[in-house]
Amino acid sequence: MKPERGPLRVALLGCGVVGSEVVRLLREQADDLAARVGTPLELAGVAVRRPERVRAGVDPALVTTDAQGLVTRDDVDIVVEVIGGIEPARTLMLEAMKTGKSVVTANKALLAEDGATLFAAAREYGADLYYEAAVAGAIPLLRPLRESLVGDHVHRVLGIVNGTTNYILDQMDSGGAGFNEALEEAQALGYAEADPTADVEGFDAAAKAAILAQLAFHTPVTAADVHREGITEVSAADVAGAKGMDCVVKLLAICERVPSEGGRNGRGVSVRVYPAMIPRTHPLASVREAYNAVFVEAESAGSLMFYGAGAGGAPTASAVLGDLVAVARNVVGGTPGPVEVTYAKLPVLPMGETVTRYYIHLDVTDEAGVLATVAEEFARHEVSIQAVRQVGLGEEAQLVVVTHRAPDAALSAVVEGLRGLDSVREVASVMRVEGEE
Ligand SMILES: NC(=O)C1=CN([C@@H]2O[C@H](COP(=O)(O)OP(=O)(O)OC[C@H]3O[C@@H](n4cnc5c(N)ncnc54)[C@H](OP(=O)(O)O)[C@@H]3O)[C@@H](O)[C@H]2O)C=CC1
Ligand SMILES: N[C@@H](CC=O)C(=O)O
Repeated sequence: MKPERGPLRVALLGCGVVGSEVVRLLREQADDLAARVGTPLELAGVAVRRPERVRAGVDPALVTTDAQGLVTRDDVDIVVEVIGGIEPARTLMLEAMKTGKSVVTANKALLAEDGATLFAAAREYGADLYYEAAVAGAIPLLRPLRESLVGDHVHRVLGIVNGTTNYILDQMDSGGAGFNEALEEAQALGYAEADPTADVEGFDAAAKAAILAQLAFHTPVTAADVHREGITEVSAADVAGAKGMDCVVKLLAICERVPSEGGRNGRGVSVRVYPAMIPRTHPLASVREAYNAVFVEAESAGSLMFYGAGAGGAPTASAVLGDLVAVARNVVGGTPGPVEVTYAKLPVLPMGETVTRYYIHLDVTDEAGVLATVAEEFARHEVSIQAVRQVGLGEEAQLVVVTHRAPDAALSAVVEGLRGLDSVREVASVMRVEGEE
């Protein structure tokens, strides 16, 4: 008979929105977790910045500001990092792995910036590094990509991966709160990052897109490789324009293989984050509030959709606990899980080469020949127009143009050209359009 092992000791780094929910779940589900792991999970310490704060359900004797001391303690088996940011999180995780501990983290910013260093350490020290909570909150998405779909050939991952911006855009669309008010609500609900610029400027979604692309295509992708546009430039007029087209504006993360002639792996990958119009009939259009949804399109599996709570303390803690149990089982079994291998070295293609569609809203002079002048600008850059519509007359004259698919460089050259035309008073709105033509 195997000797019974003692409890597994868990060091928690950070006890904010996510960390406090991890503590609650560890306490409330202690017996079930022990049964699932085969031994109890016990909190060894909780590292924070402000130890004087009262934290519900946390034994004050466990609280410390010495995170470094905590992760290197001999009586710690697993480290859960929910501090966020690059440092000291990176050093702490590396120290933990160096001293034989496995790590669970929700830190997408760090994984997308310097995941390679962390994965190398995990390999070198035989430690687990699990991070399901880093992308799309509660939704099991990384494990399906890493394990269930590892035998398939993924073509595309596309979806809404930032709860805060979806919440704001949803409010703008439904005529509820304005941008700032909706952002404040998202912060109060625990969806936003410590610095919400990461959300509204698309950094958070770009980090998640990098992580998704790396897993889906087995190729190194960092946040710096991702074309990123946030939602701060999305105006009420853009949202109204989308409504006029029976569309809705969503911040999308898109990771796709770009096909090559005959090559199976493709010419490279395109990884991008930007606000785009999608038809209201598209499944992503019905993703409201801080929910996330991601489509994965794979050769044999076809199209899979993952949907659920993408942010917030409890949903994210659920994903952390899932990883914690998985890692704990590996510790009990004495074998670490698989570590990411990025064997394919596919280039990340520049945005200019990516094929997209544009919606362009122009204020124009209402006179004969305007349409022809505008159309000529599209033709000059070999961009084909799918639909054009005039709204308003005289001073109010406007043209709404939707293009067919074309390289992004050509589309943005068209916009530049339009800005220079005498008959175009203003380029009032430009937005990419996703979904079927
Ligand atoms: N909130 C969400 O919905 C989601 C968050 N995440 C990720 O989870 C992580 C944590 O996010 P969240 O809980 O929202 O963040 P919070 O800002 O709410 O919590 C951060 C915690 O880290 C502690 N901390 C900060 N700096 C240090 C330091 N130098 N040493 C020790 N402790 C420190 C803080 O201490 P103190 O309490 O004393 O200030 C706080 O307890 C981030 O990586 C985030 O991106 C992932 C998915 C969803
Ligand atoms: N700030 C993030 C939190 C989850 O990752 C978001 O809003 O999605």
